[in-house]
Amino acid sequence: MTRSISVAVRRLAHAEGLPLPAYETADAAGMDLRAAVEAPLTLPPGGRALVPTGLMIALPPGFEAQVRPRSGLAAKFGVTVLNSPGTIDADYRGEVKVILVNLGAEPFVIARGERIAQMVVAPVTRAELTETDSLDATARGAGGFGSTGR
Ligand SMILES: O=c1ccn([C@H]2C[C@H](O)[C@@H](COP(=O)(O)OP(=O)(O)OP(=O)(O)O)O2)c(=O)[nH]1
Ligand SMILES: [Mg+2]
Repeated sequence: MTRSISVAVRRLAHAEGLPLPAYETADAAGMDLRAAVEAPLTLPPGGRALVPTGLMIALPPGFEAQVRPRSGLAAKFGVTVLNSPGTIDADYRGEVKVILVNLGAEPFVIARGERIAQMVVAPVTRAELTETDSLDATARGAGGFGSTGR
């Protein structure tokens, strides 16, 4: 059973006329975010842009939102979220923006209202750090970065 929480959303003038983010299928984890650009925006190969969504949200404390790439844009065009997953903090009240990068070979044109990324709301666990001189031993130990083979 999927949990549901209520999240207040405020629309800025440049998002007028655009659909709100929505889950595209019955059990989708992410709601697609749309580009609130006034005019088409071209990302040259290797280029990046801070793309506005025209939306501000108020997540309840104890939750975050992750801005993740859409796999179709990544697979077909090499367009992805540069800081993936972007983190929207529960106390952030600014505009949600998407840092898109074009890792493909062709220019990528972002149209107004195009679905450019997806936002996943997730619970947050905060850690209380306890400083110590020794950590418990494990089979892995300090092995990492390919220590188990390719
Ligand atoms: O993809 C993103 C990532 C972040 N943000 C907003 C919401 C987030 O709460 C705030 C700060 O993000 P983050 O902590 O990742 O950035 P920072 O560089 O550490 O900035 P700050 O010093 O403001 O925390 O920016 C976005 O709109 N989109
Ligand atoms: Mg920060």
